[in-house]
Amino acid sequence: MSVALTKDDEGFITPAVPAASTSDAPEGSASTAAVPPHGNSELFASTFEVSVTLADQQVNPNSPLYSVKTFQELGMRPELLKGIFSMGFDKPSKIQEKALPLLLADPPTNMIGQSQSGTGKTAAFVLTMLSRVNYDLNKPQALCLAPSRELARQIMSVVTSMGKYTNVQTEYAIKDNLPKDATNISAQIIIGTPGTMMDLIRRKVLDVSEVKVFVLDEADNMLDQDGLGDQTLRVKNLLPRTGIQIILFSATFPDHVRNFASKFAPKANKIELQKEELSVENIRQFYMDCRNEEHKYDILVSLYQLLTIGQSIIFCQHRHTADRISQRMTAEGHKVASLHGAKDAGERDAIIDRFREGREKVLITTNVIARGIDILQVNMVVNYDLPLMNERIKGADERPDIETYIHRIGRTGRFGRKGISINFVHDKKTWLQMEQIEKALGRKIMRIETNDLDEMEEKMKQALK
Ligand SMILES: Nc1ncnc2c1ncn2[C@@H]1O[C@H](COP(=O)(O)OP(=O)(O)OP(=O)(O)O)[C@@H](O)[C@H]1O
Repeated sequence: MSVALTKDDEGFITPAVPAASTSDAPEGSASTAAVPPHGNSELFASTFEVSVTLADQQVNPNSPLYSVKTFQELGMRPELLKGIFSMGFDKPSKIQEKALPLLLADPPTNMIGQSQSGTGKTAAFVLTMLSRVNYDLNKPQALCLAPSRELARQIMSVVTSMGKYTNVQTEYAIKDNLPKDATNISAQIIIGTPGTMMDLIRRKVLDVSEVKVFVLDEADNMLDQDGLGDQTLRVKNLLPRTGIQIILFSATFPDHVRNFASKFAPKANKIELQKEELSVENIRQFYMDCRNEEHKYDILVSLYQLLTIGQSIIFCQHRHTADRISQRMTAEGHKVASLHGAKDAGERDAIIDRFREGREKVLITTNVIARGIDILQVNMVVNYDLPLMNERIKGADERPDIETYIHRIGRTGRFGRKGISINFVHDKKTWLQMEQIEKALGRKIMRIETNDLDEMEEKMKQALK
């Protein structure tokens, strides 16, 4: 990808071509390669979206985006093919090429599918749901669970874009979305989070007698006994015992979940990654040595210009850290937003929508959106705090949480684009935690000087080239 960057008066790098205004962005103006279904951000027209990368990557047999087949050969219905092409997808990615024929074969077989972040897993399961439902039957037939409302909403936007030439009807099972007195869902595809899905089924608002596809996105997270595992299992136990194709997808399947996944989706076809394939090459990983907690804040502020070249996501351990940083930066005149689970549903939706549209360029958040969120213009992720096991598992120690790290940095570098991640370390403990991440992933995390803005800028420029 050639990212045109120039220096501004203060020596910071900025995109060479000013981004078009939001309202002016012509439909599909961005990357001809992958027009996201969600909104037309000003940045889609910026120099960051260069389709050459995609074309190059899709002919490189070592890339997870490579495929020998075409969508036509994968046996899709014509109206779905039309939907796929209208989204700018020319060729399937590796996971789509491998998974779709198995997912669409009859009789339906369960699937446990793994592929790196940003390589197109969503399309694989969305196309399966859209292929399997009977549009003449006004009853729920495919359920899809995701770990956050933000991800459920994003998956829905893919369903509506891909299914726009079908008569599909969809409904959410997320908090505060349905009217309280809703009595009967007749939509065919339901997407939501496990607690609300369970509630709707129990209250018989959602009749599951005709359900034939059950999808878990971010499946390792959805099945983890220390996380959403209980609720997900309860939803499954409310479904008919037989005749349901169970589809599990994630970029990570740690060993302790793998066994459970095989029981949850018995006799599944499996597509697995080797440990050394887990993170994608196009995300360049850096770290910065900060003197202490306060210095982390100062460094973040000094990075602001770089963070706003494209868009950035800053991950913190605690909600209150996210709020505090965002309040301080805002008070100092920077434009940032914060998003976490303590905010109410409407507020969360508004914040992520504004970020998607490029109205805010810096989003300060917690693990709530570490997984799945697909915003192509995000070219930088900062781990203000490294992810630790004890945030996810009660009583666990302070080992780094490798899976969450992989998902967090995977918010950049989507579908072959270049991205940068920066870890802040500020003492021996955090340095050792980062070293463990480096070892686990088998990839070098490069140091960037905190006091040399020129070097920082140069390294980042190189990484985004
Ligand atoms: N065949 C394709 N051609 C072009 N773009 C594609 C294709 N398939 C998917 N994309 C785009 O690639 C991006 C990443 O896809 P997706 O969100 O499905 O990744 P993922 O594998 O689910 O990632 P994660 O593990 O982070 O959830 C999306 O913007 C999507 O529109």
